[in-house]
Amino acid sequence: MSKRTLDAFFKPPPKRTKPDTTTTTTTTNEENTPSQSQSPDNHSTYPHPIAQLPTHLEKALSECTEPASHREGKIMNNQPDLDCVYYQPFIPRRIANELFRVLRAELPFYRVVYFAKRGGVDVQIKTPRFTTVFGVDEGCFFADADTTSNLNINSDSNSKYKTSHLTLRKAPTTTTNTSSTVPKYTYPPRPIPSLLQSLKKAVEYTTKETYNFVLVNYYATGEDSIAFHSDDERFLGFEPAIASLSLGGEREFLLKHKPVPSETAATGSADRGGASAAVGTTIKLPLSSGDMILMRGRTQANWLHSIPKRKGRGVAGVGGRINITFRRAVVPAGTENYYHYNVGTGGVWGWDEVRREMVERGAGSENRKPL
Ligand SMILES: O=C(O)CCC(=O)C(=O)O
Ligand SMILES: [Fe+2]
Repeated sequence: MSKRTLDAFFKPPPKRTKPDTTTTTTTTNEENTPSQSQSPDNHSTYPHPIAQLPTHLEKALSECTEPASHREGKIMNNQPDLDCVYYQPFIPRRIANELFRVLRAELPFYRVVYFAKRGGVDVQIKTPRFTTVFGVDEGCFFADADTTSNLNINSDSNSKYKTSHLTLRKAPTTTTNTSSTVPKYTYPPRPIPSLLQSLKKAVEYTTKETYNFVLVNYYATGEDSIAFHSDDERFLGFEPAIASLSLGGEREFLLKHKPVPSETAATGSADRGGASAAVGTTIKLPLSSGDMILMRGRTQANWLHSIPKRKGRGVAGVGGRINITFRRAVVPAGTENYYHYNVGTGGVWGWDEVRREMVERGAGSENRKPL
């Protein structure tokens, strides 16, 4: 797999004579049998082709959308403003570990550096983990370039169409703005590759939500982390639901209530007074491969979460941890934000199976053109 991936960086992709509109999810091939439906996705916004999911993983994930294998998560709402569902696991561990290895080998990752104002001064921030993102806000959708004229569907949730032929279209709008022009995005949005489509469907089925963004973090070692933050971004709308899946090595996930303004706490208001009691409580969840946590309702507005650095053994033994969050952005500001902070303008990184580490493989945005 690594050879194909490395070659794919430097060679043009194989030419396909005819658009292939066969489904990639309902195949009856033997496990890992190479087939036409397993040719990689090669969209112009990808820095390199992204392989399809091996057939047996595709099958395992599609089984997650069958009522018989429906999983009930544990509801966590025993603290003020907390509303989470913890699926332990959501995907069977063996499948989750295989998925981890495939995603680590196939996805393009970035080590984003950006500037932020701290105390009125521009400070350079180096994101302490690898990131990548796919998707577009609900103002647009990706449609098959050859067959869209009479289609009006959001192909984001329909993996029937090969991603390589997808073009960005303005979503039909119910407002007075009937313009069919796609907004001018600083970073061209990337369609969610087939590799992640059946996973997205499984998560949507279980959480009863729909998502248009897939954000991926790769914590290569125990030094990689994410600081306490909340994802209550305005572009996600009111009380967003965010599903967060863990693959690979176990890492501790911390949740703590945001500080409550002291005067509200002092008046002892029934609502905020309860919240002040939660301040200081830190919830620790040992997230293992295949576990998923759905954060919803008032959680993002009131709680912070983090993956702290892990000292000592770290996660080197299992080659790191992948986290995938599924989100729904409602306006272009969400698209701008997610690509700025998860792709940026730096080089592309990928997993080197021989060296067994991440290596920088190519230039970033300025060369982000079709191969
Ligand atoms: O890695 C995790 O579990 C959390 C990731 C996260 O909070 C985020 O990407 O916003
Ligand atoms: Fe987060």
